[in-house]
Amino acid sequence: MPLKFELCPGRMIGGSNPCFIIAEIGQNHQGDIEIAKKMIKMAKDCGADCAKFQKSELEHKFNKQALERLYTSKNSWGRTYGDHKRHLEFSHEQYRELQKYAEEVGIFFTASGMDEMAMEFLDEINVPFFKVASLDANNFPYLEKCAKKGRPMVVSSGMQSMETMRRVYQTVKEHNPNFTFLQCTSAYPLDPEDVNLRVLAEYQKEFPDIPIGYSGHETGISISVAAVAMGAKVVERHVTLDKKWKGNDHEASLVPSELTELVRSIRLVERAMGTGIKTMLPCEKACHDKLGKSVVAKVKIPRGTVLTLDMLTVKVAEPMGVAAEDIFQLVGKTVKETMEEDDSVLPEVVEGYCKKC
Ligand SMILES: CC(=O)N[C@H](C=O)[C@@H](O)[C@H](O)[C@H](O)COP(=O)(O)O
Ligand SMILES: C=C(OP(=O)(O)O)C(=O)O
Repeated sequence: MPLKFELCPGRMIGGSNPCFIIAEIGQNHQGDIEIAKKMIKMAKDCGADCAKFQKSELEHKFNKQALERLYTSKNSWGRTYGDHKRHLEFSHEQYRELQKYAEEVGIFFTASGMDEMAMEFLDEINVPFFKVASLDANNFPYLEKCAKKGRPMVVSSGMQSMETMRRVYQTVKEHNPNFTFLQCTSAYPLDPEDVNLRVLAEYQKEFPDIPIGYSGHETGISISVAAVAMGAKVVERHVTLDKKWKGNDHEASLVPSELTELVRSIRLVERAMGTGIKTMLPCEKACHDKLGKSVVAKVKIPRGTVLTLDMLTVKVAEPMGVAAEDIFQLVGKTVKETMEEDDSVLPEVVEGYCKKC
């Protein structure tokens, strides 16, 4: 079954399609719609495929006590966690405005629905795909409802186990073939030792019929680029306009110059991935002509001699003789012409030498 699918209208992911790069604006907009728009434009200018937000209906995402607890962190926008989150939450109307703006700018727009009601709203405004945030990856009623909507899904897997992800796979697959799993570790910023890129390979083994991707919370771009070399077909990274701004995610976010470099590096690595077929390529001919080694006479070899290995050696030779890898095939064959020491051993002077035998 398909290892690729259409994630957004006209944009396939998986297989040999370019990695889909999601600029996660999340809540780095500081609750300011003008900053949010600047960030959408920035994502587009830097070459990302998609600008993503986080939509919550707070009373559905959190219980009362969670909203009422004091939030005294330096990242807090309010006295309680609820006040903090309300400050950062855009209204439905604002979401529509942002969606329209993204369309004008020419970048795909979506959000993670952080609870069922938010997901229903995103369905209503017709986002191209659902992002399931890590915190909902073990929320099976949510996953089932989400999958039944029929939109493609990008499911992140921070804080989860392989056992849970197997269940997620079964649950989603039953209703929806078009989904991808992102390897993710939910720590901000994430230490390299906790990234666990090898999970990408494990996911691909466990779930061979879906594309695999990576959602990173580390600093810098190298690890995300490495994820692409390991087969990530979707990469998501938080973005910011200033890493010093107030908020939990800025430090692990990319500024515009880093996002630009991430996109450039991913595209470069994609070009470098190749077919996996090992053969001498046309671009290597010049090097081979100049420095490829071939068989040379180690001593003078009179005409009619039956070759032994100690008569032969391997050098960069002019003209190029029998290919170095064929030296053992010459043993036991008779030479038709006398060769001086250091002469190239040419195929035509060896009786019965043939390249393919
Ligand atoms: C797990 C998860 O949802 N993580 C999200 C995505 O990566 C984050 O953006 C959180 O919303 C953010 O770190 C929360 O910060 P605070 O608690 O200060 O609002
Ligand atoms: C939390 C989110 O993402 P991730 O789990 O990939 O970090 C999100 O998309 O809101």
